[in-house]
Amino acid sequence: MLLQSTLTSLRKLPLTCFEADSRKVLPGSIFVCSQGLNHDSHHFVDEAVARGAIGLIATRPVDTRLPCFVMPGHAMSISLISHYYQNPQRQLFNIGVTGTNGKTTVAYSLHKILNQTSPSAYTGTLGCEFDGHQGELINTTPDAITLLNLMKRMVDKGVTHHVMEVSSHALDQDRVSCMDYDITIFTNLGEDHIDYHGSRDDYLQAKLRLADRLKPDGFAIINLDDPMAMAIMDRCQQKSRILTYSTQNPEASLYADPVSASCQGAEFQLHYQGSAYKVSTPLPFQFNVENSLAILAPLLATGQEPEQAINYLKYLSPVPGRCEVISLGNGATAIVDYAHNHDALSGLIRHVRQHTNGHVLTVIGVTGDRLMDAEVIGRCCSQLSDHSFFTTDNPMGLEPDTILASMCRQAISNKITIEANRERAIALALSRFSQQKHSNDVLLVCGKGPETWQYTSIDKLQSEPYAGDKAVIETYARAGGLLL
Ligand SMILES: CC(=O)N[C@H]1[C@@H](OP(=O)(O)OP(=O)(O)OC[C@H]2O[C@@H](n3ccc(=O)[nH]c3=O)[C@H](O)[C@@H]2O)O[C@H](CO)[C@@H](O)[C@@H]1O[C@H](C)C(=O)N[C@@H](C)C(=O)N[C@H](CCC(=O)O)C(=O)O
Ligand SMILES: Nc1ncnc2c1ncn2[C@@H]1O[C@H](COP(=O)(O)OP(=O)(O)OP(=O)(O)O)[C@@H](O)[C@H]1O
Repeated sequence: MLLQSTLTSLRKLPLTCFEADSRKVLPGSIFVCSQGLNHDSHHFVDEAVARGAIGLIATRPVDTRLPCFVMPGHAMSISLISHYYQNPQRQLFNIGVTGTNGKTTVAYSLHKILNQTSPSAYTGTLGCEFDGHQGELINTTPDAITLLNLMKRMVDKGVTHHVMEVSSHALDQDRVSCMDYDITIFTNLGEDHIDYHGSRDDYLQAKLRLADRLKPDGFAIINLDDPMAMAIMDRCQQKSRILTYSTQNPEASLYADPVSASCQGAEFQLHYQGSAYKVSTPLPFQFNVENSLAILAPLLATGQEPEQAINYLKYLSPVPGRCEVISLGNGATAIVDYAHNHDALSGLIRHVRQHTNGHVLTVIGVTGDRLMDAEVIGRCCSQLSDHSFFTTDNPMGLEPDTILASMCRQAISNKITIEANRERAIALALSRFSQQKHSNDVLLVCGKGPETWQYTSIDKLQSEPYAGDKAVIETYARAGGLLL
């Protein structure tokens, strides 16, 4: 009743969209108030009104001259908005990808493949992409209201498929409560975000919530090599169809063996439904074989011919800032990568080591919201690399020196150089290459991927521009005669 009568009233307003953040309200928006972890946005109504809001949705009466629709809880507000937009999520084929590492690689690649035959959208760490347009997002997984606004636009633009990354924070904060997924993909569970979730088990519990959002006839795609595989299968069992993938277990629905992987890409034999297929992909290193299986699985599950799916993988374009390889003139290589947690960094450095007899240099910073991880990351990089350059990566309100001091605490002191300015840190690392002939050396520039900003505040609304790791590498490599 309440929902219906509010919908009728809302439809009489000339509203343009719904907005959860008073600082982003545009004229014509309806401002949706809620209680967050730090703020109660019912207190930000004045700002929303000043910015041109034409109405409010709140969970308690708010003193204003604008129409205010009071809902019994935030979940009901989300449901109202979903109904207003005629449930855009139900008009899309939704694929949700979760896991500690690999979400962006899998989700973005899948989007690029699907987009070749059906209009597809991507939301995740790289922002939002559909209908030839790209937009930035504050979060990997947007809040429910932003998500509904985006999906409404997708549907209006004729998009049929939507591949999205689903973070553990989003699952914990009910950002995807409006979603029902046709396919869910679980890549892996590593050591991450314990600062937020409190324990590894709570982190796992958050990830498992994605299984609850899978449609009864949906497909759950699960990495059988990951210790969380059984827990996910248990959570899915009652209702869904399960496809597993593995590089170790021939019992998996998709099994890759043997595998050869390097900086240039990977090749493997895919075993699927009793047949074997030769697969090659430009995605480098062993962990991208796992990602390749996670990309192939939904294609096969939805009836794509194996030969066609494999062909898509072969011609995949690089994922921005994920293992992007830049060949330098003296035989050395620079790699721009997004690895920023212990598992991804140690995995990446070890994989690079397997494929070079040269030196491995690493440029790395730790973001202000991960200060707890700084010591471990500093130690790991200094132990595994020949030399590391500790620098700045999104200080988010902390003094870069505070973060750098933490990074140094357990690092091997004669194997690190500290340079807070990221551009100078990269230039310093590259200067080692240009001083002498260092064939086969590899420079890893980690943690920022394609980002062209440094967040200076925790709310991510304040940032300083940054040229971007790839551009900085190219500029200094060119100046040092390492690139034409
Ligand atoms: C710790 C955390 O997850 N915080 C998220 C959370 O913020 P919060 O609950 O503290 O929000 P709040 O400050 O209390 O504000 C409550 C409400 O008031 C609004 N507000 C707030 C201030 C104001 O001036 N005006 C205003 O209207 C806010 O928009 C919000 O709707 O809810 C917000 C809205 O959904 C998120 O944007 C915010 O993400 C912050 C920016 C963030 O950095 N989160 C990270 C930890 C995160 O979520 N990361 C994952 C990816 C992790 C990974 O895999 O690497 C992600 O999905 O992005
Ligand atoms: N399957 C994987 N297993 C381990 N490491 C991986 C895997 N896939 C990618 N990585 C490493 O982790 C980095 C981040 O990858 P990607 O951006 O795809 O993951 P993500 O889950 O989206 O990360 P984030 O949540 O931090 O954005 C890569 O740049 C690579 O070094």
